[in-house]
Amino acid sequence: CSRLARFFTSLPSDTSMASHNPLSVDSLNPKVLKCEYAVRGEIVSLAQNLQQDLKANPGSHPFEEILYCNIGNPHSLGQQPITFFREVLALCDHPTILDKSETQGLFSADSIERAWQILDQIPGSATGAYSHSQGVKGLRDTIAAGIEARDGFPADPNDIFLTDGASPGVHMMMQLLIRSETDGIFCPIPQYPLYSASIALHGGTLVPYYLDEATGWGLEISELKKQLETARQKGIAVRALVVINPGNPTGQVLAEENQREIVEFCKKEGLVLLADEVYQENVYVPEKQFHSFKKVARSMGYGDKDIPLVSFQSVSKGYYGECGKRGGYMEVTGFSPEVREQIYKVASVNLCSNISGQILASLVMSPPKVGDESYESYFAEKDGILQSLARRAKILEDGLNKLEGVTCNKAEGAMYLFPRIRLPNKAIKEAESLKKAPDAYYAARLLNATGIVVVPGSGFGQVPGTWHFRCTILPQEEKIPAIVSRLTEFHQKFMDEFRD
Ligand SMILES: Cc1ncc(COP(=O)(O)O)c(CN[C@@H]2CONC2=O)c1O
Repeated sequence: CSRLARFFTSLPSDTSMASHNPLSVDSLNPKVLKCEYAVRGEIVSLAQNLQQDLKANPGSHPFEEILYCNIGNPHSLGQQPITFFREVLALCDHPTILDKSETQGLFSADSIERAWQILDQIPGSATGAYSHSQGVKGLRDTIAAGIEARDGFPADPNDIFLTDGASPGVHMMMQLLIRSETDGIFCPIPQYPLYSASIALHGGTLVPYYLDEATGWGLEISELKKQLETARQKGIAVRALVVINPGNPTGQVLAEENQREIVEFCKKEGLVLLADEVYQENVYVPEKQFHSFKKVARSMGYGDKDIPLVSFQSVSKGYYGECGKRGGYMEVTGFSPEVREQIYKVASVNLCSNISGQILASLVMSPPKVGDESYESYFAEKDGILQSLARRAKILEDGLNKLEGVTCNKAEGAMYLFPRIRLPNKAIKEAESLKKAPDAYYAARLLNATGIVVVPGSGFGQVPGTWHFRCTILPQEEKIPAIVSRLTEFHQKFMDEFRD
């Protein structure tokens, strides 16, 4: 490889090289150049450099390790998978194990039974084969039954599209809905930047509706009406409304009454309701419960033909946190057969989602029930994870609220805290002199001082003139106190340096 390296270094490194290589950045699709995704942005790249530096030069920084609090990636931070789910996946992926006598001693009886059930649903019992473009029918039957059990309203397996995580489902819907930049998609601000990125990639316009931090990130219908009017006056055709419940990065769980108002608003204004419900199992406060928008719409008397609604679910969150398995689905209801056909066509271009993700999505929507052999251990794992997440959220929230100039709404759900930081003018001016957003400057200083990686609020959108950052609640529980103390010490010094 040294000869190869010499070859590349010997090449002319000036414009003559460019003449042989037409692909310069500014010749790329401008929609790609416009797209941003802060969850894995500049701060994370800096963190990765520091991590390499620490490895090469131990002791070179005032911390021993990088603590990635930028991404909702539970298993990368030590969370264990759910045993029953993994047993079933293992057996489905290597069915010959099922024929061995020793298997009975290694796997629970109900995971063996579930694996046989699933393999019988997969054509040829082959997890290595393409499936139907919406996903294995039998798995969609199971998911539909799980949705019905959750909501108390019917679900049709043919409305379900299994996807490689929720992200591809969101991209698919943006691809279908956005015709040009005069097409707008209503998004909450702050929002999870998959939405702003996908809208940019598909050449549409993000129409903001600001969540109200003062009321715990409440969603006011008056704000929706105002923003819709403003967009329409600019000639924007608003096509859909995105709602993320529980919220990312804001962590609020919508009140059912608020959800009814949103359904009513979409019905009245003819908007497709895109309900991102990937955190539906992540609710930490007793006073809130998750209600799917499907359930809310049906309970208002809106049937299948009354309101176009797409509900997204994922195996990446909840208590399962199986981000890398890339599983999830979108439940597509309320579209005409002709439109439904177009959605299927787009899904069929990718042939199908991965089968392990499909199996896992069916398990998430139909976990062990009371009386099943695995139920006790399954429930203990699930409850242990969710209780710990709730404790971590509270400890971090309390720690953040003790910091000078910081206020932080509680994480009612999801996996994040999104504190507001009131930065001194001197710090804001320093950031501007470095051509950085003030919260990005703060996040970079925090990283360099403590090794803690957070995402600047500017990566999610925020009321102009306010600054935030997003921190996950995912580091293992025993590490949370150290994170709070490191953060506190840094913040104190930062404020001492810049206090007006
Ligand atoms: C609200 C929301 N929707 C969809 C997704 C996409 O998930 P999958 O494609 O994995 O199903 C995420 C992932 N959460 C990102 C990833 O980690 N941190 C985040 O904010 C999310 O937070």
